[in-house]
Amino acid sequence: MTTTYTISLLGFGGVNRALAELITQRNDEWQRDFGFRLVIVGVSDLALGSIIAPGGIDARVLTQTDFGRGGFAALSGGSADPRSLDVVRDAPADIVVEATYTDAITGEPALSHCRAALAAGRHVVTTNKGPVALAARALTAEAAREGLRFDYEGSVMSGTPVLRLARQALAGSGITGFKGILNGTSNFILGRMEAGLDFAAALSEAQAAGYAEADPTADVEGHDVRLKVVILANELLGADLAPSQVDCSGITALTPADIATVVSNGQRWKLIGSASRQTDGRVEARVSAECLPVTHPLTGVSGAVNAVTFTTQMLGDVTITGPGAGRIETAYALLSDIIALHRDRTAQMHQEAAE
Ligand SMILES: NC(=O)C1=CN([C@@H]2O[C@H](COP(=O)(O)OP(=O)(O)OC[C@H]3O[C@@H](n4cnc5c(N)ncnc54)[C@H](OP(=O)(O)O)[C@@H]3O)[C@@H](O)[C@H]2O)C=CC1
Ligand SMILES: N[C@@H](CCO)C(=O)O
Repeated sequence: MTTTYTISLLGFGGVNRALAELITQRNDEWQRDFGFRLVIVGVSDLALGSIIAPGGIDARVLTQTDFGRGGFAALSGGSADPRSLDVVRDAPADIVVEATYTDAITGEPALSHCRAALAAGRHVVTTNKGPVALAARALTAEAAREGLRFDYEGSVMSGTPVLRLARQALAGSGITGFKGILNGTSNFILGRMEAGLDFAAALSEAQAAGYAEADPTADVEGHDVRLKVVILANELLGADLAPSQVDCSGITALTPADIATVVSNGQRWKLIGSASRQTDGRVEARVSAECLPVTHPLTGVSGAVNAVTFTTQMLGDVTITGPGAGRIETAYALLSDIIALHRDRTAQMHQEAAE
């Protein structure tokens, strides 16, 4: 039996465009391996406009046409206006895929998109760190009340399954803290500066590769890592941290000379996010650049790769490493959330049939 999930894409930048590309290439494979296909019925983008198409939009047209500003108006059901909340409410999607800009202060517009989607009876999958860091618990509860899912694997370490590893495979291991490299852009920049590039040239390369935020200040000043530390600490350590409670500094104060000096001593600068539960029960978290010795397990993590080491009571340290950014890598995170949703729904249907 094949299930068709209709989806609306909010934001049509690097990540959601990559998901649309995967749909053009892999729907048959997903049908064969998992028993579902994805059909896009709504899209909203600030520059391109919006489309509401209950009968489905050809993902090839979306990914292969060079739409200019307002260009979606040329398509059936299209408009030059982004009308994102109309797309959420009126496009008949089972799942809303939120991949607009991350706003670390208000979480908007993504927070409103997620709330409107859940209120309209739609599951939400997102890579947007804003609503997750600011309101994951509330949104998850809201989804559960409606029998829906709110999933966000891509909000930390892109498609590398860090949240599922910690929640599922490490369940019961007694996680007491974590420490890791959680921003692909800054790790990439530090590596390129070690190779002799200046900061601006290294940042341009990270932007061209699709790693950086729309405003890369978030990457290089540590704000992006701060959101990820909050997401992990709240979810895995039972904390209730707001981003403003986490001390944070980035890599912009490091000069090429600072970087060259430590490399000549066999060390490397890394932007590190960490949190740990204290003996009095409080969770302390911070983000800062640290100079690590060559023997440290995080020192060899290069490029846009991220890694996080969980400290556990049963296993000691457990480290997961993998892509921390990238368009396809992050679209994969959305796919992994949809696969989880599908498996959950299929298991529920079998249980209902057995009762
Ligand atoms: N790229 C990556 O490696 C990763 C990204 N993420 C997160 O995923 C999200 C998407 O990332 P990415 O695709 O790279 O980002 P982009 O900047 O490439 O795309 C974001 C898109 O959202 C659109 N947009 C912004 N506001 C609205 C709105 N109100 N209504 C409709 N569309 C809107 C933008 O429109 P326009 O450009 O036309 O103005 C843009 O096309 C971000 O939150 C990011 O932090 C998470 C993990 C990894
Ligand atoms: N800009 C982010 C994307 C992944 O969240 C990074 O470079 O890590």
